[in-house]
Amino acid sequence: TTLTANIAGFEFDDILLNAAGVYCMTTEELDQVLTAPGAGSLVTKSATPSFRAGNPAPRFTKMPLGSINSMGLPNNGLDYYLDYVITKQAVKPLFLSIAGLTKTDNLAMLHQIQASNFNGLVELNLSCPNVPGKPQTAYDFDATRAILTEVFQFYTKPLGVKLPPYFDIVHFDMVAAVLNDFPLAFVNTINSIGNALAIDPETDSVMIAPKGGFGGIGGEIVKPTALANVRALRLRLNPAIKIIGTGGVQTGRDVYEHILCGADLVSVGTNLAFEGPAIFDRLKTELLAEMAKKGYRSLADFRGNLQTL
Ligand SMILES: O=C(O)c1[nH]c(=O)[nH]c(=O)c1I
Repeated sequence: TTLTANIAGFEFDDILLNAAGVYCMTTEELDQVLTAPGAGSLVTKSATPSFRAGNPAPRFTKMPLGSINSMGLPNNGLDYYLDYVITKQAVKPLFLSIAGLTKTDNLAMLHQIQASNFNGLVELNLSCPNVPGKPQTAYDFDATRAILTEVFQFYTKPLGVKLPPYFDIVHFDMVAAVLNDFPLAFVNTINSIGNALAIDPETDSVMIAPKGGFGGIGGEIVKPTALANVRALRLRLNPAIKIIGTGGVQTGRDVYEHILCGADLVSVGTNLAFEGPAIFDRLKTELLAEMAKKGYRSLADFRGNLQTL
């Protein structure tokens, strides 16, 4: 049984990786994902041009059926992560995530990456929900078209975008109409469901400090939305644009369902934060068992084969 995928000519021997933001702030964390059995790649914490402290703590916490976070884009700066992926890229194909606070910052980072020895894939994060005063770019279809137009005038290495969840069929149509106009290697969907609220029953208080307690949610609670976004985009996007499915993965059956909806790779956030990198081998074992039960020997046997009634 093979668990392979190909994005922009990069062959992945395993299809699981971390979701940006989880287990990827430091080189120590990144090394744990790099060497984890069952993990086929990794993505770095979304980078800004220089170090950011991010929002005040508590800024990530467990809640019933998942997690809530308002990290505020803390990161060690682009150079830190660019050096890491260049050093390690011979091991396996790697993803470098960037999330500039302005179009200028994103373009400057991409010029630097274009000129560097990085030979992997960039994930342009257009969906951070937690920077006060900054909207999620990918909820503005004109802004999304504008930045991709400028990016592809000079950036020639493989690039994809990290998308927020959409909740309206017409919005699936509109974002796909934008993305299909560009030579994207992939989209990663979904990012957390932004600006939710969780209440501590002991204290009648919000659970995280930033933004009056508002934060992005992930984990089991977001799986139906995640599967819908993977499926909707698979049905609408040019087949050359591959899909990384993210959201609500805690079992091999969840991985299987992302693939059934059309995912090529599957990333794990909340439950990786809770369980640690050992989750990758568990998910791989459970996925193989699910495939064996169905008589499938490769992901191509069932990828995108969700049945309708
Ligand atoms: O608060 C964050 O750092 C954060 N948190 C998220 O849930 N998604 C994101 O893309 C980001 I950049």
